[in-house]
Amino acid sequence: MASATSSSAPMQRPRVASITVSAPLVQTTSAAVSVIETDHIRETRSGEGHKMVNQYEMKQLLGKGQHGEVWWSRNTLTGEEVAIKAMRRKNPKQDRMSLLRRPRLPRSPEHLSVANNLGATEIKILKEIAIMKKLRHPNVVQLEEVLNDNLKERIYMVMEFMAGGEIKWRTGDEEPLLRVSQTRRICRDVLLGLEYLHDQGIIHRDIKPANLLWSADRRVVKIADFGISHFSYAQFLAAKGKTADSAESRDWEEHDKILMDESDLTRFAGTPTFLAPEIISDGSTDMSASGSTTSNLQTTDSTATEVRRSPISKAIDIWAFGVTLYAFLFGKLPFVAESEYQIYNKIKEEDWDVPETMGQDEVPVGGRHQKKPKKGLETEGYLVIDLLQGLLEKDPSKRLTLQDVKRHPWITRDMPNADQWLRATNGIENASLAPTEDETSSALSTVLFRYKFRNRLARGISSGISSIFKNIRPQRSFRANPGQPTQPLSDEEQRYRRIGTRSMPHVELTRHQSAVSAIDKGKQPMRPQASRNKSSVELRTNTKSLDWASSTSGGFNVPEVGGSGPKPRRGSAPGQALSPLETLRVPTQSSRVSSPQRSPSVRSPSTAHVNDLTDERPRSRLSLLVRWMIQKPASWAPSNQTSTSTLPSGAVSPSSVASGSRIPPARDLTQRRSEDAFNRMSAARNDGSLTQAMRAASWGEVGGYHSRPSEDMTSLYSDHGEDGPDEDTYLVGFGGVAQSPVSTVPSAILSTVSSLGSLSPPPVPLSAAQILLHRAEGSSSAPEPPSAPDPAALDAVFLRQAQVRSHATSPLSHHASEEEIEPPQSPTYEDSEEGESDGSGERTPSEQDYAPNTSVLYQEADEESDEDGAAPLEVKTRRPSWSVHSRSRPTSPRGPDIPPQEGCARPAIRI
Ligand SMILES: Nc1ncnc2c1ncn2[C@@H]1O[C@H](COP(=O)(O)OP(=O)(O)OP(=O)(O)O)[C@@H](O)[C@H]1O
Repeated sequence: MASATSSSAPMQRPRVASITVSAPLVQTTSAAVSVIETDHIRETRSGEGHKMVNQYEMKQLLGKGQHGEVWWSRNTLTGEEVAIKAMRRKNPKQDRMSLLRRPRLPRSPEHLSVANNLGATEIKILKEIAIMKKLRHPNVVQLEEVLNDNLKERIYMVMEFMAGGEIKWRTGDEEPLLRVSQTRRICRDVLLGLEYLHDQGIIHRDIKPANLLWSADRRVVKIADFGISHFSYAQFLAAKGKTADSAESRDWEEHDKILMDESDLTRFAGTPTFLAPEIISDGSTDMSASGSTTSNLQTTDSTATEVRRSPISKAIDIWAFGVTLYAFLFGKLPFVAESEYQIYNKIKEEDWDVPETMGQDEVPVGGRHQKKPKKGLETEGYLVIDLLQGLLEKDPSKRLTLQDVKRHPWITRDMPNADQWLRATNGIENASLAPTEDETSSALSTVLFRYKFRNRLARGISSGISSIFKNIRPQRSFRANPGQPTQPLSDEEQRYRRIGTRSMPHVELTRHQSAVSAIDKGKQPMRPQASRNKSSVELRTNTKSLDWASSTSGGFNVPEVGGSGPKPRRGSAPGQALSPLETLRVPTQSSRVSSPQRSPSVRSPSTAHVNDLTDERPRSRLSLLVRWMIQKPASWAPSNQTSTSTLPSGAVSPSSVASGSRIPPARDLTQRRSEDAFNRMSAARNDGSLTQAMRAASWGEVGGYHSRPSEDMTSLYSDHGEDGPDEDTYLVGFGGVAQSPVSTVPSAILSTVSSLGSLSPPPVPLSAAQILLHRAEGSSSAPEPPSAPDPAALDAVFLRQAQVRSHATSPLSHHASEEEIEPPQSPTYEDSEEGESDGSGERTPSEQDYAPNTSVLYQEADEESDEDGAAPLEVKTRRPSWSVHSRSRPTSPRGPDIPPQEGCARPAIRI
């Protein structure tokens, strides 16, 4: 990775407008799929009373799991249906529990793991996002966009919508619902998806029917729910033919601390009936004594030499796949009992049995133990048993591998050309993907970019640099393999390429729609008035038809991107990657008047600002200078401008500062929360994370499955010692891009000052140096901008947004939101939000099934659900308790083709 400081590109003054437009450009011009990241969320209501999150209308609750709610939603800009998973970023109860139950490692900060020091809930979400961002495969549910606004309670994951829903596999009478041939086809899809995951270094850890989703036409099955998945860097490197010592791997590791953190290897995660015996037996032989399935599983002694931990290897997914196959074929589970303890005992010690027939078509099985027939005379029953035997092998080292399974005669049975299938599916997708150095750091940027510096000067500079880098960083997840020739795109590929219209606030909808329709009619679309910069450009870049950029009429200026366009994407076609300077024009008036969007570029300086204002310690001269400059906003802005209306809503109004106003409490709290979290994380660099060798061992690659990584709890993050991060980490830790043009410290300082200046709404074409000089000379006002905006143009809507937004996370501010958001007309998003119900909203269980829900994801005790609210109809609630399920779902987004297995006549174990 090239260091940003080594770049010779001149540093240019960033502007808000230029910064906000750089990322969408990359998405559009990229040949590779991008997971869009949107850091501003606007919550409104649709005409139907549904909650809207930016352009997404959340129409109906699909499922409610431990980690959040999944909503059937519609992208009102494109009409595309999506699934949105809404997750609370904070759950104090869970976080406290997590802290209490973390492994008893030495208590010095150096030995605290990353995951145990950040809020457990947020870590889980970020980790799930980081993992999903890596994935692009026809048999894996695709993450399309992440909406992560620090001022909002929830993080939203926008995923492709699997309209067929989860695979139903049994009737109420515990008879199989799927035919044998259907099951086989499903298995092939799952195998391919699983193989891809493993090649990416990911153990799913929760393979089961409920996490296998049908496409609308039920031709494709995809793996979903990566809430407890685990990423193994060693396995990833092995799959890519790289070594842990390679420079690339070291760089990558620096960025990916949440994924690198392996403390969750110690966790007891998964659905009980699908847990592999090696998970259960490891360190948990006395489960009855504790009455808990988890307490014994993650304890370590203080010397960290006898860590009792579950040997997490990809073999656990194979086992779970075996249980799933069994369930599909026989309509029941192989290991069932009254209590979990008994289930675990059975899994560990008992053999499984089979009914006489399998599948809805009642194909004879021939018994659990059959004589081996002559070659070529194997019955389907025999082959199935043979396969199950290999999958449900209690010794993980003897269990079939995925390659074995793919080649198994039952899997390839009826295939016209099995060899061709094997060849065609042999790691094609895997070879085409390589991780970018910033792929997960962007997912984690809310945490990682605030690296803690002792030196305040460095903090000030880095904050500015951070803001620049964060915003000019190409936001993408994958790049094409440079060496790979460009191929014509398949339909599936096309779908991936087209994924993602960056989220934009719903307020834009009318304007954009009219623009689109104008284009459809061959007219030049109206230039947006008072638009949000990012959104307007996003739409243009994503639709490619809204050619505002090419407008030659006045009012558009050319944004600067700090001298650096997005990092060139490898593999993109020549001429595709237009630089922002070439393509993007942002309405001048808009950028000036209506920039309530809290772009990262604004956030960082404002962060510095907040810190400055709240920090009581002595300050350096530079920080005082910067502070003084901020506190004189009136001279930066046209005198007749209402600065609060033009500021990003999350930012601190210079005028409010000047007039002595305090920072909005919500902003302050949010800021502190994130910074605290990050500081704790950075303090944990020398924590007990595992070495690469140990991670490899966890995959059974070095030293077998039971290699214990307890001995070496050092060094993974110890490179920087007490002296702070090195150069690369400095940059990357701030969300930077390696090639970002930070050539000198002075230029970085200027950049910092300049970006602070950008807090002020009008993008005055004034260099930071000029401003500094001006200030130093004691001038009372900055040079006037060429044209001051008309205060009438200060959009009242955005002023209101800013006000609402400033209070969005404040417990005292609900009235502000309520003014804007009408009360729900029907069961809507808020109705089911966790913790917002008084409990009385729980549906009366008429005509409902009370089902013992063993679909429990036990991920330590910190996995307690935080939902208390009422759930709309047909909400699948997965909790370690009895749950209520409705038989029918009115206006189901799944469509009318849901098979009859929806209703269960009698209590049944839900998976
Ligand atoms: N992409 C999708 N398309 C359609 N439905 C989905 C999608 N993702 C999830 N669902 C539905 O939402 C339900 C809950 O989703 P998911 O399992 O991801 O949530 P969770 O909070 O992680 O639950 P769990 O407790 O199982 O971890 C699923 O069972 C599925 O029916």
